[in-house]
Amino acid sequence: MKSQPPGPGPATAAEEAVGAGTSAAPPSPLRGLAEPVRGRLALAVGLQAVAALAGVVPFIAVSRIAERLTEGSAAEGDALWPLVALACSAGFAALVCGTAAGALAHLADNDLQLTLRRRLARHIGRLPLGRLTDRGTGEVKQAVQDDVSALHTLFAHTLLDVVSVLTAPLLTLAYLFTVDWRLALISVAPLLLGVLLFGRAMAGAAAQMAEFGAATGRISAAAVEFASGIAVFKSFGRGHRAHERFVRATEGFADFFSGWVRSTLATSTAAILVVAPAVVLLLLAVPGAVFVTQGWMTGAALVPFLLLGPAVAAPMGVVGPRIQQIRAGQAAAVRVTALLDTPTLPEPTAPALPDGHHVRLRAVSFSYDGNTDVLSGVDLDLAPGTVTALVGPSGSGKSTLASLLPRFHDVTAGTVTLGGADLRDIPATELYRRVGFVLQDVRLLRAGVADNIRLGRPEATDEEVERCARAARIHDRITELPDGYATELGTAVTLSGGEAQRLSIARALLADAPVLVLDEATAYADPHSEALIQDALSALAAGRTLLVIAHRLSTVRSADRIVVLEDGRVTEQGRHDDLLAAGGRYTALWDAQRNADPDGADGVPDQRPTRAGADIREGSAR
Ligand SMILES: Nc1ncnc2c1ncn2[C@@H]1O[C@H](COP(=O)(O)OP(=O)(O)OP(=O)(O)O)[C@@H](O)[C@H]1O
Repeated sequence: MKSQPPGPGPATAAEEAVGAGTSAAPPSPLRGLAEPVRGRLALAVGLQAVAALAGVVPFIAVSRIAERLTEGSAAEGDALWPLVALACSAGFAALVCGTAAGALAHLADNDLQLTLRRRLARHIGRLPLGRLTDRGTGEVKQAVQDDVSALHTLFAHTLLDVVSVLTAPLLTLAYLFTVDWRLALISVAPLLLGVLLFGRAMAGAAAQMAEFGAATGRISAAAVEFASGIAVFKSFGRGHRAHERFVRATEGFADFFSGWVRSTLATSTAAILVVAPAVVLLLLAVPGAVFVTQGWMTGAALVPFLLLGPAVAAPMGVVGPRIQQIRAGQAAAVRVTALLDTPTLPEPTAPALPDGHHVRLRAVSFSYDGNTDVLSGVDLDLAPGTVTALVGPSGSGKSTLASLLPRFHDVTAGTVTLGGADLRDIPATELYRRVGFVLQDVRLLRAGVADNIRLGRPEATDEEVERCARAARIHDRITELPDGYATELGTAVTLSGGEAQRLSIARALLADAPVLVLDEATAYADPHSEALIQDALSALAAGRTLLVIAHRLSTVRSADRIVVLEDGRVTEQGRHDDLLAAGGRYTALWDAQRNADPDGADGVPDQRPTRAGADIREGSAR
């Protein structure tokens, strides 16, 4: 979840601030998510605390034995056996309790993961489609996989580790105080010094973190640009240009990070050094030797300090990675909770079924952010069996308007009705049986060709699947695949963009929704592919109510109605010839496209050797 350049070992202050700064999330989402397994986790924590304390007892027993052996007589040797027994039983208890705590935490975490993943899957399934298409699959994958794994690390491992590193030193210290309070105080010194130095190394981490975030952001942006632009740059013989910005961004990051590491190097190295076992031993051995030689304590009393002293400061050595894991867990909990809190598509309280397939938009406004309207006061009628084309400049709201029909989003004001029923009152399954969509960005499942086509109607027969594939002009290509209709997609076989589009058209044909939203593809690989797709679309359009997002005006010239959108408002609507005669915005758009592509905007069907450019309406009439 963070990127770090390889750095010198003691660069921990910077590294740990990175982990600590990944999120300043409050812990409450974490508690909320853990609620169902809280009891078991608490029991695991208790057992782990017992295990940690019991784990110290053998060391105490050994130091007591050492004391007695160095001080005692042979008769006292017999008194050693109870200590040996105590050491063995405490060690055994530590083992049993530790194992039980680990098993309990893992079982609780396993249930938590299952519950969380089920909740996420159920919730994501009920989210508005627009929420999923806007944010893409990355967010879902992160929540379901990465974030749930981060929570596993936290609940099944870190939690128990933290209990151990906090409880064991407490008992150790308490025991050392009973042996000699002066040397016990000295044994605390490395810990205090470590905390002080670590705190100094972390000073200013917030500002550095902000720069760290900005620098990694610049690398990510440059990496995306690099990946998507490399082919273009290379094709113009300027391959080196593509990575210039990326290299600059990574160099900038390396400079910043090494500067940060350099500025904290001395203090973070010192922090690590003062808590290192060898250093702690030295720090205790020297004053201890003085105490013994001065007769302030016995040599035997020094033994527990040499055995147990390094354990007092030990937590400092592992505090950084644990803080990182806790922060990562908190950040994951915040993301998972946010996803679970995203409002789902409200199911109607009083469901209504459409009577017919007339689509009406009345005074429709829509805003993505709740502030700026992307659509304002749109009135539109899609009569059954007609083709309506949405045209307009980029960003005018065409896709947004079209996305309201399959309820990717709900309107912010106004109504969209289908057969007289408000879309919000139609149960989702009923709506999707009536409103289909074919988008430019075709998503095929990692499944057989036939299963991909059957998606909208799983019970369809093989004959029906083949009939739709033929109509969508993809049957011939399917028969060429190694296993025909049974061929698994996405493994050995990948379809071209045009083929995938025709497959998605076959899918829509089989689903047979009477109302269809179609995002016309902006580019086809070649005239042959374009002609096939246009034929497939024509088959799809026949007899349906069609709303087409038209990127090329030539393809929708004979639509029943062309609607011109500008800044989210309908500024013109009518048939092609009428709109041209009116000499308004449509004429300007038409002229602009004709000038930009003289072959593509006017008379396309007649001028190409294939049916490339034949418009949907002509096709539907055939
Ligand atoms: N998911 C979204 N979140 C926020 N704003 C969005 C989102 N999708 C689109 N917009 C904004 O809404 C406005 C209309 O976008 P839309 O994609 O509907 O226009 P368009 O006419 O289809 O454009 P194009 O022809 O380029 O596809 C634009 O300003 C766009 O930036």
